[in-house]
Amino acid sequence: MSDIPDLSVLNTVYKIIEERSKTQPEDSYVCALLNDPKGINKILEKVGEEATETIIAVKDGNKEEIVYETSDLLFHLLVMLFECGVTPDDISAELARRFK
Ligand SMILES: N=c1c2ncn([C@@H]3O[C@H](COP(=O)(O)OP(=O)(O)OP(=O)(O)O)[C@@H](O)[C@H]3O)c2ncn1[C@@H]1O[C@H](COP(=O)(O)O)[C@@H](O)[C@H]1O
Repeated sequence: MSDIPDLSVLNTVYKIIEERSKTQPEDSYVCALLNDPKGINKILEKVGEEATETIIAVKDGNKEEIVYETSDLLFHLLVMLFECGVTPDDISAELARRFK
């Protein structure tokens, strides 16, 4: 397998995050995270919370909750990556590099 996996939805959300950081709309949750006085620690807190909620959903065996919480987790990971200057393409390239 040599094709890069399809992460187009993640790319689209990442682009929206990028756009919000430029336009800074007042009601933007992304901007609230990016501008939080705790800086990267606020985003990392959210990643930790969403990871825990995902684990609980898996333990409960509730598929709907697993989908919901994993989506929350992936979204917050994208905000974290944006703050670090890492793109979804960087991640897909790394995952593709690991194909055996
Ligand atoms: N995918 C998401 C997304 N997933 C989850 N969330 C928000 O993440 C938060 C989840 O955290 P919690 O459940 O802990 O809720 P909370 O108590 O309000 O959060 P905190 O106050 O503790 O930070 C909720 O406020 C959700 O609305 C998201 N907010 C935004 N997006 C994407 O980001 C784009 C830009 O959003 P805005 O910046 O709000 O315009 C949107 O178009 C979406 O594509």
